[in-house]
Amino acid sequence: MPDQLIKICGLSTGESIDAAVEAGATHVGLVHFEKSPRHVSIADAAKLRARVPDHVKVVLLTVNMEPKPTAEALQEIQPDVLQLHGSEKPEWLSLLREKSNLEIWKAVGVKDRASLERAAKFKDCAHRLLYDAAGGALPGGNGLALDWRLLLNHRHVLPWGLAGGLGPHNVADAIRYTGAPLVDASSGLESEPGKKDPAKIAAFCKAAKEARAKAA
Ligand SMILES: O=C(O)c1ccccc1N[C@@H]1O[C@H](COP(=O)(O)O)[C@@H](O)[C@H]1O
Repeated sequence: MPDQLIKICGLSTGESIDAAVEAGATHVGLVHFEKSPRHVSIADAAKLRARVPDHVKVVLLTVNMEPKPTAEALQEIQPDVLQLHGSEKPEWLSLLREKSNLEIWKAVGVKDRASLERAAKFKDCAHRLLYDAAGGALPGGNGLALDWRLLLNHRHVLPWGLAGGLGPHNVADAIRYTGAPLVDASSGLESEPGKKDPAKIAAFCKAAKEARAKAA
């Protein structure tokens, strides 16, 4: 069984990057979206990126960003993965995929079986689908969990990940229940919006790795 993939998202300080790396995260996420309490500027994201060791992948999260600023952000930050967390269209993903070596992840808000099925439209243009809860004040990072029952017996058309409302308290259940190969958490690992808690990051990674080991 492959190792559990763990993404810690919304990191905005060197200390929180170090905490995620130390805890065994496989992916660290940088949010470039001004409405988010986790927003980092392109210059700061590039500095944080430089701190991440090679064995950990850097995910840049954007929301409906226009092509020109996207190109500038990618050039400056050089992420490994681009996570599109808005209403981006398959055509845009295809273009990004054609023009770059990036791994492209598409976040999809899931509220019912139909919304899950509709994600199949990204089959040929995304490398991974990230299921998040639909709704909330922001396009993501709301701490809302989707109904995990929707994922049972779902035929996944792509590699996938589970996001939305995950934290140290429920990540083991999430892995046991859904078999998610990748888990992604942000607001559940904070002491206040935008401020990551290193102890919560460590507890989340430990619980996720132990759950995967038990499932093996
Ligand atoms: O974190 C944010 O502020 C954010 C803003 C806009 C789009 C997505 C955002 N975060 C991502 O949403 C999911 C779920 O987050 P949470 O664990 O429920 O807080 C995750 O991928 C975040 O990185």
